[in-house]
Amino acid sequence: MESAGSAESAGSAFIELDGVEKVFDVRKKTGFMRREKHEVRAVDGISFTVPRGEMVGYIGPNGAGKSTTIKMLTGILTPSGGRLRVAGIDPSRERTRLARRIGVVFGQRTTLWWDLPLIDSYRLMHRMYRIPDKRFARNLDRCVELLELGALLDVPVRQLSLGQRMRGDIAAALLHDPEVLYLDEPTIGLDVISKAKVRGFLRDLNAEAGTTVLLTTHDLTDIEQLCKRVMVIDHGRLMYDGALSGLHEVGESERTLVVDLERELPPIEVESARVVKVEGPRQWLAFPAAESAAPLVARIAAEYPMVDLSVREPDIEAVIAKMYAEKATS
Ligand SMILES: Nc1ncnc2c1ncn2[C@@H]1O[C@H](COP(=O)(O)OP(=O)(O)OP(=O)(O)O)[C@@H](O)[C@H]1O
Repeated sequence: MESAGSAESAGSAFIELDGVEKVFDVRKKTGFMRREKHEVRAVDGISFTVPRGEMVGYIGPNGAGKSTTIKMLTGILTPSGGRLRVAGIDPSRERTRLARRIGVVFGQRTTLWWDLPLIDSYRLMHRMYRIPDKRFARNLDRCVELLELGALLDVPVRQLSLGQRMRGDIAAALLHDPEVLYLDEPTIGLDVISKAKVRGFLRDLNAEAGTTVLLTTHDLTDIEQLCKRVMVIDHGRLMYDGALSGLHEVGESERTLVVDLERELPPIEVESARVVKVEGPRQWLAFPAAESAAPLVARIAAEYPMVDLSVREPDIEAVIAKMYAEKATS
C-alpha cells in the first residue's frame, strides 16, 4: 500500500479536536400523549490531537460517546460545538472530499453488499472511489494475501463467517489507500485465531504504510498489542490520555459526589473537591478516592440548599476492572 503522503508535514496533528461537543435533543415519553424534551450530551467538550502515523486506542463504557466521536470524524454527524479537523478538512462540511482519505470499519455492521460475492463489492468500491486500476489491483492483491481472502472472493458475503467477513470489511476500507482508519470494535465476536490475524495485519499496516489508526474496542488485548497510547472517554468527556499502564492509577484516584440542590445554582465552591459537571440543579463533584465523603457532604450541606446526594465509585475504575476481568476469563 502506498505510504501516507499529503500536504501537512510529518508529525503534525492529523486529527484535531478542540472542545468538540455533540448534543442530541431527545423526546422522552413521560405519560399518555406527553413527551418531554431533554438534551443528551453525547460528547461534552473533547480536545485531543493525533499525529500522522499514530495508532491510538479510544475506549470507554457503553454510551460513553465513542461512536458519536467517530461519526463526527467521518462527517456523518455535525458537532454542536467546538472545532474538528482531519487532515486539515472539516469533516461535516467536506464529507465527500474526506471520504477519499479515510477508511472506516464498524465491527457490528458491514459495508459489503450482503448478497454479492466479496469480489463484486470490491469492484463496486473500485468504481465508487474512482481508484486508479493499477493501484486497485495492487491494494487488492496485498489485502487478499495478508488477510487470506483468496478462497473467499467468490463467496457471497452472507455466507462468510464473522471473522472472514471482518477481514473482508477491513480490506474494503483499505482499497483506496486511506491515510486514516477508524476501527469500531474490529475484533468483536472473533475467535482467537481471527483476532490474531486482524491484529497482525493492523500492526503491519501501521508500521509499513504509516496509516493513522483510531481504534475503539472493549478488548484490552487489542490495545495492549497495538497501541502505545490510549484515550478513555466517559460521559462524553476525556478522562485519560496516556500509556495503557497509567490507567490503573487514574481509576483509583477519584470518586464522584452527585449533589441535587433545591434549584439551579453556580458551581459549588468547596475545599478538596471540584465540580466536573452541572445539569440544572444537579452537580457532580470529584474528590480524592482515599478520603471520606462525610466531611465534604457536611461542608456542602452547611452552605448550600441540598436535597439529595449520592456517592459514585469511579466509573473508569469499573470499566477497566471489568475489562481486565473479561480479559482474564477469555
Ligand atoms: N442519534 C442519537 N440520538 C439521541 N441520542 C443519541 C444518538 N446517538 C447516540 N446517542 C446517545 O449518546 C450517548 C453516546 O452514545 P455513543 O453511541 O456515542 O456511545 P458509545 O461510547 O459508542 O457506546 P457503545 O460502546 O455502547 O457503542 C448515549 O447516551 C446514546 O444514547
